[in-house]
Amino acid sequence: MLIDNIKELFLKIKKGNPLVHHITNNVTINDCANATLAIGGSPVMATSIEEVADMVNLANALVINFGTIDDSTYEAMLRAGKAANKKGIPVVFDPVGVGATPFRTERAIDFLKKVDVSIIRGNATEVFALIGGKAATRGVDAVEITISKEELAKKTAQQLNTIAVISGKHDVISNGEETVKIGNGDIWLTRITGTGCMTASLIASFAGITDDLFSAAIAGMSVMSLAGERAKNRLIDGEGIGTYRVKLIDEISMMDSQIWEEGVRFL
Ligand SMILES: Nc1ncnc2c1ncn2[C@@H]1O[C@H](COP(=O)(O)OP(=O)(O)O)[C@@H](O)[C@H]1O
Ligand SMILES: Cc1ncsc1CCOP(=O)(O)O
Ligand SMILES: [Mg+2]
Repeated sequence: MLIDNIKELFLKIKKGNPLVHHITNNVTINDCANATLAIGGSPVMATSIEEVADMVNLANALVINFGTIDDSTYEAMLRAGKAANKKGIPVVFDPVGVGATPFRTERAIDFLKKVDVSIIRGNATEVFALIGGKAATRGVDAVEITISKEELAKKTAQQLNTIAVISGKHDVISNGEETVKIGNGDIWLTRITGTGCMTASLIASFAGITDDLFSAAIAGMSVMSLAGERAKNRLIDGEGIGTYRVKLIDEISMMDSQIWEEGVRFL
């Protein structure tokens, strides 16, 4: 059932070409736009407080990414998030670097109080910080935390009334009742910047064409990890992380329901 629901999304996204509005960081913004196009979505990056509500009203999903947040982008994020809630489109939140500084952590908790977030995608440290966990964070990268990713995903989904997607060696997705663990991925996915951010874009692209947000979250997360595995297998001697990044987006653009079904591994 779940596999069939996800397989359907690959066709729906190509037909639907969802408009995915991003308010995101200036490090991986271009990769996120290209990952959205690669999976079949249509990206628009708009951050000005004067226009975000109007842009949300044209969109099928909204991505909020805390990567290089400052107070003016935060005000725009709040306005966009409330407009998305009013319109009834999914909000996908990537709490980049939350836990690293009080500035980010306080605004993430404030954001979650004011905006109904459909899906949260982060690494374990970031999500742990969202529910009040304390871990010695390293900027935007994950470090070890004191509970399992499965427990964390379920607890986050229940506590924040959302779908929690926690990336790592094995990605975990929970809606608070069901929890799914993905076996795919490659350590090279952590050697380039933006694979987490791009995952949020993939999730939002799928969420923009279905009400089944749990399937959309699993689809977006597993596409990134499977594409990361396939890109690594295509590297030849002398090719490094620069080529890997290109091959990763190639693999996302070639992903279809058959490649996904044959390659995805649920644990
Ligand atoms: N130790 C690991 N081994 C293999 N794949 C990993 C590992 N850690 C993360 N990944 C993969 O890297 C991608 C980005 O995840 P992650 O690094 O956790 O997010 P972020 O970039 O937001 O910190 C995901 O597809 C995830 O599956
Ligand atoms: C390095 C960095 N600094 C602020 S945003 C950003 C990119 C983070 O991307 P990801 O979380 O996908 O690794
Ligand atoms: Mg990240």
